[in-house]
Amino acid sequence: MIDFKLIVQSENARAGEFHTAHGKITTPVFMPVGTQATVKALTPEELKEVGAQIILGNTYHLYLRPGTEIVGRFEGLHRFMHWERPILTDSGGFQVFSLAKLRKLTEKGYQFQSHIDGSRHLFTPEKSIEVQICLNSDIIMCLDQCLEYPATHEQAVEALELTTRWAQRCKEYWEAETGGLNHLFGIVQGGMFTDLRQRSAEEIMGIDFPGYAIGGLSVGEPKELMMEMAAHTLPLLPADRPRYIMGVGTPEDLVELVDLGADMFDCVMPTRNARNGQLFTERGTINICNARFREDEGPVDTSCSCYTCRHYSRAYLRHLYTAREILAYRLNTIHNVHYYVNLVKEMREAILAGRFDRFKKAFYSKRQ
Ligand SMILES: CN(C)CCSCc1cc(N)cc2c(=O)[nH]c(N)nc12
Ligand SMILES: [Zn+2]
Repeated sequence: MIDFKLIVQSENARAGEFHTAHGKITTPVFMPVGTQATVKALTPEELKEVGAQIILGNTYHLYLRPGTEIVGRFEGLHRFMHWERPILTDSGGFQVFSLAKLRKLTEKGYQFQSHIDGSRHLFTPEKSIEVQICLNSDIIMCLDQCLEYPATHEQAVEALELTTRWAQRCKEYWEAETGGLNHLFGIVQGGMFTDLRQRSAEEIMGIDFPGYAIGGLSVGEPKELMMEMAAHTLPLLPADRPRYIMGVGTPEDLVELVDLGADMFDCVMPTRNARNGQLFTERGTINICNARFREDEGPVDTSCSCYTCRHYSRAYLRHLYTAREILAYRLNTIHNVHYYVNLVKEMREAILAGRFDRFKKAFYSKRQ
């Protein structure tokens, strides 16, 4: 079972820690996304340098390419990609719907054609867990049905009921196959309906998991709806288990959700926006290609201690980006991932020091 330790709780914001087969995780934690066994543009050494504790991999992508046979040769992702710290893998359902062609959802699982070569596959709850075990990931996710937005109450009921039946199947297969070597997290669905969020949380908790994720958010809904669903669902989850909000969010989202009691986050924004030239700073985001940075000798962010901010000017980063130089993507990504990892580290320190409210006020006061 998981040894999640709540170290302090101020209001709803919490600082905690727990162990995995590849090391300790302190929370709140931000998990950079490494879908195809790489956090795009960074080496594992650079990821460690920016303070990444745990990264995300993706079952759907890795199952299709390079496949479990090859990753299995390396006894899993860690040796394959030279990352010795913890890895969390998503179960693949979300990606089937966002990437695969001709996909069909049945009671058995997801039928789909690979977006790479058109080959046909059936992804069952058991298959998803089997692949995640083969990837040797430290935190694995149940196969769920992530509902698109908007959806009717009836559609949300069907999706949460299927998600619950699949969660039961995932847990039975996981218990039979691993006996708890890694942590299996359940995923709460329920669309944008508080009554269904309550029901899904109760059903998933009734199966009992080492940790719980809130899924079905950041799927195109208005921000206030996302926050309302999170605010309703977070307090329902057990205080002694990690709480993971999937696929979220902006820096402001992370501050609000930590304040509501969330512990774990993953989001493609720091890595994806870096490749689009959008950089995060304590005063908000900047687009490095903007002409106003043409002669700017200062760093991206004067308060940032990352490698990029210690050695390069905005003028140089703008030059690299407009010239589409490969180094632009690397230096931008180092800064953005450092920004996100550092933001949650500062929140943890503020919570431990009993000054999270002051941290939150200062966070907003710096942003125009
Ligand atoms: C690799 N990342 C881009 C994605 C990792 S998290 C993916 C992800 C994102 C969102 N928003 C909702 C859900 C959800 O409801 N269920 C699952 N299984 N995954 C989800
Ligand atoms: Zn920086």
